[in-house]
Amino acid sequence: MIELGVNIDHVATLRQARRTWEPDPAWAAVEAHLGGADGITVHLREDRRHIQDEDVRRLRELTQVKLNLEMAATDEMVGIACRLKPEMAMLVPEGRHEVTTEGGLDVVAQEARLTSVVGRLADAGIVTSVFIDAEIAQVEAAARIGARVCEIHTGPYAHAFHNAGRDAESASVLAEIAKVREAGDAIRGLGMRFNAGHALNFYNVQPIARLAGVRELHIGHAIVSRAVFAGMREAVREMKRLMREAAGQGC
Ligand SMILES: CC(=O)[C@@H](O)[C@H](O)COP(=O)(O)O
Ligand SMILES: NCC(=O)COP(=O)(O)O
Repeated sequence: MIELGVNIDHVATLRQARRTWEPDPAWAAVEAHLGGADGITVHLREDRRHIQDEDVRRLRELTQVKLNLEMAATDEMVGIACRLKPEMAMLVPEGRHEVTTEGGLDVVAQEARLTSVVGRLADAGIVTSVFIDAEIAQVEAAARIGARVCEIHTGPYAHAFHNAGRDAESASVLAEIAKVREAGDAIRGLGMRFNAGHALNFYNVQPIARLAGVRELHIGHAIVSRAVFAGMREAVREMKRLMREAAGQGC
């Protein structure tokens, strides 16, 4: 069954705009769960621009679904993960000036260091995922460092979809889908879990949800945006309906 991890960073973005206490990401997590989320994702950025340490601590206490902690592969973040023990830690690249994550982690370029990070997380009982571009060399390096999960960066696909006027059959979109599919096949062939995410929304999610063997999609900005008008439960419910319809799994 394909699963939905709801990223609630942007609930914290809104709160941090006023440095106040609302809206509460923990409340958003409960609402997302009630709407059918299978997991909650947060990115604790080194600059703490949205999610704060205290949010992750409260989410760890409150959430009844899997917690996926996105983080840079730094000693500070590994220490936080080892204390809080999310079910999964996803290693992502971070740029101080980026608006959101711009590309996948270059696993090939830092295999030795990342092997040690994955080992420390595994010793704490945490499954490591890596957020990578749809490139076979990165998938193979992910397997070598001991990652159990790869999340394929769907940003380039989403970008192509948007630029093609949401034409899922256009050549540029089909080319991006083929890259994600090939990376997914390689991930599964190497015995890892195939996840995908970034910039997926209510219009572009179905071709990705339809891919063979994709286990989990992580979606944030589009769901939080829809939730502003429709409510979190309804936004999650609708996203999950679209995913399951595409995956041929019903609701
Ligand atoms: C790794 C990824 O694709 C996104 O989850 C992103 O890291 C979310 O972080 P921001 O909400 O800060 O963009
Ligand atoms: N890892 C991707 C994620 O958690 C959500 O990204 P987005 O939907 O906010 O772009």
